[in-house]
Amino acid sequence: MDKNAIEFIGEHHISSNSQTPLRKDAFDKSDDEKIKNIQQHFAKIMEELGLDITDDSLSGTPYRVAKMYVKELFYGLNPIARPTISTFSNKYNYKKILVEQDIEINSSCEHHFLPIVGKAHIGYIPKERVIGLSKINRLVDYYAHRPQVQERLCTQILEDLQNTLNTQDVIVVITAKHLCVSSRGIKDKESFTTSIEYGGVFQNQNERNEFFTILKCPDI
Ligand SMILES: Nc1nc2c(ncn2[C@@H]2O[C@H](COP(=O)(O)OP(=O)(O)OP(=O)(O)O)[C@@H](O)[C@H]2O)c(=O)[nH]1
Ligand SMILES: [Zn+2]
Repeated sequence: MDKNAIEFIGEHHISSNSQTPLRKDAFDKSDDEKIKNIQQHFAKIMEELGLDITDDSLSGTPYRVAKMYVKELFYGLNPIARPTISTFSNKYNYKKILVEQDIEINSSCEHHFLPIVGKAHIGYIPKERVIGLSKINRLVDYYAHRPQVQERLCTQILEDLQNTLNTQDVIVVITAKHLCVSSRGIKDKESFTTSIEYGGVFQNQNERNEFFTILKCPDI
């Protein structure tokens, strides 16, 4: 087993309570093996649905879906894919809130394997290190590309940033639409879901309000 994978199973960036439930043998197979196996399973699902997978439009679908799962939608299950987060010394002594907002969320609901689409807004107050801005977006993208529930996605992003930046003073808000709510089941196209996690100074209403004012969402 890959050494990064061992680290991931007890992932030090996030607490054990917040980790995505994984099998012990999650990383025993290569991506190519996973794609080959998922391709076979997905062909069976299509056949079970009554589709003729020898049709030239359908014949490539099992492979396409398998590759999409392993390399795209769920790439964030692979510990090697966690972005390298560059941080820099806070030499300018910036000690106020920094907000990265409207970060795109493209995730998948772990209950139905349907899309979760929305935005993440993140604020933090630097201590001795500041983070390269794009790395916040990359970290969100990484945790989003797993089968998820919105609450756990929020917590995973929060805890990783807290550990990486060595401060509890981080706040994460996610607003998202779940296609499992809008396109099937209850088929409610209007509702959306907001989750919020924070630590440190953001436990104070004043600091949270400053963050919400910057987001121009003072009513949250
Ligand atoms: N808390 C939480 N629930 C979610 C999330 N994504 C989907 N769900 C819910 O997970 C639940 C699964 O409930 P079940 O009753 O087992 O599944 P279901 O019969 O397909 O439910 P319906 O969607 O009501 O038809 C549904 O209520 C979903 O709306 C999420 O990110 N967080
Ligand atoms: Zn769902």
